[in-house]
Amino acid sequence: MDYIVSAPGKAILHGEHAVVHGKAALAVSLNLRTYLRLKASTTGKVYLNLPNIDAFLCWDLAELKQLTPYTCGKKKEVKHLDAELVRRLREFVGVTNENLDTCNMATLAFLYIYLSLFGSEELPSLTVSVWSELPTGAGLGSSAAYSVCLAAALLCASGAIPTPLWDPTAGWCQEDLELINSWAFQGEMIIHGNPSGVDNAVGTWGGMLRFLAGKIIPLGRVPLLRILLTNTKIPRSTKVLVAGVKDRINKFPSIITPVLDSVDAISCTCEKVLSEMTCEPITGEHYNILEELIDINQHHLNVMGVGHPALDTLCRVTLTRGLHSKLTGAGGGGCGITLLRPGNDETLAQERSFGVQVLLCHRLSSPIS
Ligand SMILES: Nc1ncnc2c1ncn2[C@@H]1O[C@H](COP(=O)(O)OP(=O)(O)OP(=O)(O)O)[C@@H](O)[C@H]1O
Ligand SMILES: C[C@@](O)(CCO)CC(=O)[O-]
Ligand SMILES: [Mg+2]
Repeated sequence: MDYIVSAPGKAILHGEHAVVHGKAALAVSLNLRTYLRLKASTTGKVYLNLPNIDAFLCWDLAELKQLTPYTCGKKKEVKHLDAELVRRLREFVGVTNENLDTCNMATLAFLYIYLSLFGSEELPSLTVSVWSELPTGAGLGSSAAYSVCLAAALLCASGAIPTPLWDPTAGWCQEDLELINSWAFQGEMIIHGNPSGVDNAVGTWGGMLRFLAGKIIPLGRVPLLRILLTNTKIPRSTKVLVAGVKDRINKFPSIITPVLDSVDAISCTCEKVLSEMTCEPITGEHYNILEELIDINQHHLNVMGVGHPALDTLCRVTLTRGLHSKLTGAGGGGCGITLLRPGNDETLAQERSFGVQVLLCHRLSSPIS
């Protein structure tokens, strides 16, 4: 057994944070991917190599076996975390509530899925290596792409879904993808605390989609949009930011709830404009509306408390060129998106004050493979 799986990152156009509270989000997959190689061995050990975060871990099967009595080797779709297994793993890895260490979170997610899927059987010796083109913790769904790869590779290893090598052209059926998505959601719950599921849905299915209250609606027809991605390189944690928004809602429910409703309306209006752009000639007015929606949403995200001075700078600098930007993903730093108009000079993207990469939304990257 030796195979590679990969999953794309994502950019959220509208709806981050509001989607955690049951509102709509629009998200698109990126042509930046995370890759996982899984190799079976006979070493009596499990190796986890995570070069992006400089973590190289190894456990004896005997010590991992001691963590399993409460697990039952479920290979079906799952909705909730096994609290007892999480407690044991946190103790084993040495994680406290305040400890949001990158390596600990990645380790917990791996061990949780591995032990849940193999807990009732002989634990297999494996070497799992994960590497990514995505920046870690920058709003582009690195945790979801990581979780989707773990879920797909370990479900294959457990025999719950077919191994891609058996028929590389076939891909997985809808039922297999739903299983992968549900286990990736478990990984996200460990890394994020309270994820909506939008990021792992994009990592699993790819393309552009609307996500609403756990429902995934693929958007088949979308216009060509050029989006500039800028990484502020300000580190932040999605878990902390999501918890901060919840605190603010609890503190000022009558003030923040209408903001979430407004973000929901922004996602719906944006989807309507995008759909109009596919069936009528694209005009400057379409772009005017998309830009205004970006500005309004960025203000809302600041009101939710997930802005950052570096993101303000991005908005200000791009506006001097007549371009409109907002944060993407959890905010608090990380990446911003800037909508480019068809006439914008390509060299804009090369300027130091601007971003790192131009992406074409309609060149949708493929799903988990
Ligand atoms: N390539 C990777 N190798 C190991 N761990 C990773 C990798 N990519 C992501 N992770 C895990 O995901 C965590 C980052 O997740 P986080 O949700 O905070 O950011 P993100 O997913 O990049 O952004 P967002 O959730 O806003 O889209 C890291 O701390 C690490 O635990
Ligand atoms: C901030 C958030 O809305 C998006 C993170 O990419 C969190 C989530 O939906 O799980
Ligand atoms: Mg994440």
